[in-house]
Amino acid sequence: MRYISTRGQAPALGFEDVVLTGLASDGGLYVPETLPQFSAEELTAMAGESYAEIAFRVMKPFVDGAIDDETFRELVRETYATFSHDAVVPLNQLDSNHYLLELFHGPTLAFKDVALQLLGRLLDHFLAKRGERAVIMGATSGDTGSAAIEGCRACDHVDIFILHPHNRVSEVQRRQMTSVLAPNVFNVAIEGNFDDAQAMVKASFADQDFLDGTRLVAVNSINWARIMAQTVYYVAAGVALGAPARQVSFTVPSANFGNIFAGYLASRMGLPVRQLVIATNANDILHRTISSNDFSRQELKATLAPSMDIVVSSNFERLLFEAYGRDGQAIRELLEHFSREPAALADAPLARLRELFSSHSVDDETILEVIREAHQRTGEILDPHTATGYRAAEVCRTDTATPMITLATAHPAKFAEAVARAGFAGVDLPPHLHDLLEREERYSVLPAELAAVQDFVRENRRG
Ligand SMILES: Cc1ncc(COP(=O)(O)O)c(C=O)c1O
Ligand SMILES: N[C@@H](CCOP(=O)(O)O)C(=O)O
Repeated sequence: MRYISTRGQAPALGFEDVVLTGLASDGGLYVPETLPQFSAEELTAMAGESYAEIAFRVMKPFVDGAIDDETFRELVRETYATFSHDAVVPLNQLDSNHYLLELFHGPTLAFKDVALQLLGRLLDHFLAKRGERAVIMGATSGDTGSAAIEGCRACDHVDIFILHPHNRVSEVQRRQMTSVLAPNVFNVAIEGNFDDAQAMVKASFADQDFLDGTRLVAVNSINWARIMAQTVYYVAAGVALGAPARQVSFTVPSANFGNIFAGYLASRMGLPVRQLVIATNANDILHRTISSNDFSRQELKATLAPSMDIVVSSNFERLLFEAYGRDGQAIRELLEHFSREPAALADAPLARLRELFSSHSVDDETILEVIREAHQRTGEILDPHTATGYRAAEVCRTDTATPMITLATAHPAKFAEAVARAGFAGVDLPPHLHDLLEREERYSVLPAELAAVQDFVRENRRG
């Protein structure tokens, strides 16, 4: 399996190299040159298998021998043994045909653990084999950061630098990152927003001279391995509800678009998906693009679903690449236009996207209303991100005969302030985090300036 860039100008890479990198050298994102196809028999055979076994089977074609089967199977088994639920990502039936896919049973209580527990192990495996060290730089609006730190804190071969927007993540999110005092973990609170942090990480990939030759690796969903691992739970949930004999639909709280793009890939690999619903908070660029072809930036708004406070959505580029028939030049031109002024998609690609995708945007007031309403109807307390999905699923669903699976992307205790505003104070953190609010914290506050961040990384990295 080779991986090619969405901008068509960077060299193709194999799996090991694609995991050990970030952006492609032409500024694009890596995608597989061809997608594996799962036959109806293969999908049917996955139903009833453990999550780890489904994960092994779905990811094996992407790994393509870069790790021998026995070792990879063991890495995957270890990865999902860190989850607190036996089913890893249990399906919770809300009503006759609407399900929540609970993705928050990993160590840091958000869907990011599914991929980042694996990525940490893959990085250690490949770096140990090469006898190399690496620097990781990641940007977070709150959840990727803690999941990446948790996934890499024990990695012998990496130093990890996570940039979060100062005072714009929840207290639990911040403490989950800043209370990890391992010598290879560095938290930086940026005086800016997530987009500023992500732009600095991307700029660092574009010009790595500041690291004097040390390898720079991404943990954000620009790293292909993140998408690969997220594809698994779409397949697992689909086959559990009767695919491939029947279709399934998914609604995904979305921002950087890595999660729902993984669902799109699952559909391209043979899972019969009827609808993919994009749920956004008030930062609604994805919704505006799909619903009214308005691909333009607006000022970032701070919302009750802060992990989705993102304007420039990295992985949308991967979807555009597919919608434009894998034409790297068209993607370069479109994104160059978008970086300067409001843009629009061409008619044919937009029509292709609308065959599968629909979208809805949910403001803060509605998030609170949905948390209350869902609790009354189902007994569940949703986190504010999942609440956007719950409402979007109801609004966008085209038929009730197809099971609708809404992705529950975080545990409500991570967003205690928002959940309390909806009337549910005191949602408990799980036992392993019971003393989180008393733990010592360590982080540095820096201006949103590339040179300041790069100096910090250069001065603190250990190898
Ligand atoms: C809890 C939560 N829900 C939803 C999202 C959106 O996911 P994505 O960025 O993959 O679209 C994020 C982070 O991005 C998140 O942390
Ligand atoms: N919501 C994310 C933002 C980064 O997204 P990623 O999937 O590209 O890592 C976060 O919690 O940090």
